[in-house]
Amino acid sequence: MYSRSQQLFSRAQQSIPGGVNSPVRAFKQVGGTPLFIKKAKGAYLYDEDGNQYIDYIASWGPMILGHAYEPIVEAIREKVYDSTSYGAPTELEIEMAELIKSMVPNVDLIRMVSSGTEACMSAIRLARGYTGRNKIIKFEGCYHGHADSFLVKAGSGVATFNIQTVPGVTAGVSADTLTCAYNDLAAVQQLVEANKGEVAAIIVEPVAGNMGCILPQPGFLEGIRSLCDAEGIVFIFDEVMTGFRLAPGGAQEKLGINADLVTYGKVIGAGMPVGAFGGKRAIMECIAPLGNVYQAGTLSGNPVAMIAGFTLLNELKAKPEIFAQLEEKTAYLHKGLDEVLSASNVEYSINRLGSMISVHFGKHAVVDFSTAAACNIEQFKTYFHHMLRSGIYLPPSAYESWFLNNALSYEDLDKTIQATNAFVS
Ligand SMILES: Cc1ncc(COP(=O)(O)O)c(C=O)c1O
Ligand SMILES: NCC(=O)CCC(=O)O
Repeated sequence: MYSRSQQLFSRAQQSIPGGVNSPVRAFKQVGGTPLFIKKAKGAYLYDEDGNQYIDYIASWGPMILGHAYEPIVEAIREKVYDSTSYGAPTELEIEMAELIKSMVPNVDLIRMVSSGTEACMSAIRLARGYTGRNKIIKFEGCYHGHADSFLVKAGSGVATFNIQTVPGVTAGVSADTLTCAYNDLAAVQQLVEANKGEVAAIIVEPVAGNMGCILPQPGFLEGIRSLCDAEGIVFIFDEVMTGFRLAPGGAQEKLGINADLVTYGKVIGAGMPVGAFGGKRAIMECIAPLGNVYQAGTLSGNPVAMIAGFTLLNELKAKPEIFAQLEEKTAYLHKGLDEVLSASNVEYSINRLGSMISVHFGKHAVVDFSTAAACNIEQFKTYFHHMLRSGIYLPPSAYESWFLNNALSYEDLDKTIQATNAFVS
């Protein structure tokens, strides 16, 4: 069933570290051979062995309308004939910035980059340059890309592989990253108090997706907002996953909280390598060439990537019913999974907001990294492989959110619920 993927994985390991270009693809927590994907269309992935899978990863978020969405494919096809890069400004970049601003009203200025990592890395440099302070606060189990400052108690692959300290990140850099538990407002307040006048930024995943899906408890983000206002700290929402997914205006709109800076990633390139950071004019004006906070990129605002993202965001703006449809589908899956799991003796809890969802194998509430880590990872592994054999592709780690796409049909969701039922019965 996986023989060609197995062959390709052996071959890949001869020339690519661990056979993969990003560690989370390696199936290291769940075991087995990563699937080598040949193509995808709509809600389905096809591997090199010809197996078809219902995809709940969606390229880790961006495939909101499904894979190879026709208008996006056409827009890219047309654009690419005009060259793949100029390294010079284009009208399309202005249109993209204007479109984002129209969907996220508190963004005054926005700068394009090429990944979520770059967006978050640039946002904290900017916050430091703006405030003249060095320290940042991030939350255990949150992942903001692989820039040095973020690889402290990070989620995603760092948590999956249980990497406590990342060799190569200097103690000096790590010392400026303060951490506390997600949803623990009192701990944030204490940390700020103990480092008064030294904290440049608090960066948060407004809905966490890198320790499984974890929701902000009521008052958590609101409390940080007030704290940042009182202490002159830049509040950064990392919306690399949530932006344009939870609502047209992302988590800011869905949760009704304004950040000072917001970062975006893969979603705004519809899966092409894009990221962006934006926000309040007074802060954004510190960026070069207006200010001296230097930040740059040869491929930033790349025309092919821009047209892909622009087409996706335009669709989302023009058809807000997509968000309701996605929400309904995810709620249907949530209800169905809940029914089959509650009828079994499996201990579980399901976290969901909008089209982000995950099943945690533990009956306690999962509200932060410790409670996520206290779940039954062995059971997740067995579940993952059972689902894979059933033609359902879940993230290969208990510390990743699932992402639904709007190409999923109710039959696909039923199949997912039935496969889960078969797992527990
Ligand atoms: C919330 C969040 N921030 C930042 C990143 C980093 O983005 P990239 O992998 O594009 O560098 C990711 C995931 O990749 C993410 O999930
Ligand atoms: N939660 C994991 C990601 O979103 C990124 C995937 C990767 O690092 O390859």
